[in-house]
Amino acid sequence: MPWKLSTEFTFDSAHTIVGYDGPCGRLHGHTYRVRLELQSGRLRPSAHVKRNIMVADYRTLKWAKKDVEAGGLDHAYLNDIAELGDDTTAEVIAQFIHCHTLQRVREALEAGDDGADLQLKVTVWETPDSACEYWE
Ligand SMILES: Nc1nc2c(c(=O)[nH]1)N=C([C@H](O)[C@H](O)COP(=O)(O)OP(=O)(O)OP(=O)(O)O)CN2
Ligand SMILES: [Zn+2]
Repeated sequence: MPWKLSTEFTFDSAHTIVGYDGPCGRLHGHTYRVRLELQSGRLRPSAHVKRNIMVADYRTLKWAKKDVEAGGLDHAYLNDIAELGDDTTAEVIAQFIHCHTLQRVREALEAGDDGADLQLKVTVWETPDSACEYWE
């Protein structure tokens, strides 16, 4: 893959790992750090520029840093998000961000472009020293 785009951002959210026999089973919060790495075999246009000069627009990738009321994950109670429910581990959050990021990137593709060359890896740090990577 000739290009690998990466970007990092944080969001602040609360969660509970329901059924966890320990402190993580109680309501608490983290400043989550997210790293997205998107590999691509070609360059594409974006909603903001029509020439083929981007793997994907950083603005498309960074949706999760928005406020939860604007469709992101910032200042959320993560257990309220139906797809996460009671299982708000870094593993499940990374898979969720992977799914929704690829969906948004694919929605931005031009007609006839299936995005088959795109490969995404998501890393979620729940604390500065504990992270989970997810890719397919
Ligand atoms: N595999 C996973 N294990 C744990 C997760 C997880 O998402 N995946 N999450 C937690 C808790 O959410 C907890 O908040 C984080 O735990 P921990 O690393 O212990 O956090 P601390 O920084 O507070 O660690 P200390 O060493 O106690 O300071 C637990 N496990
Ligand atoms: Zn936690």
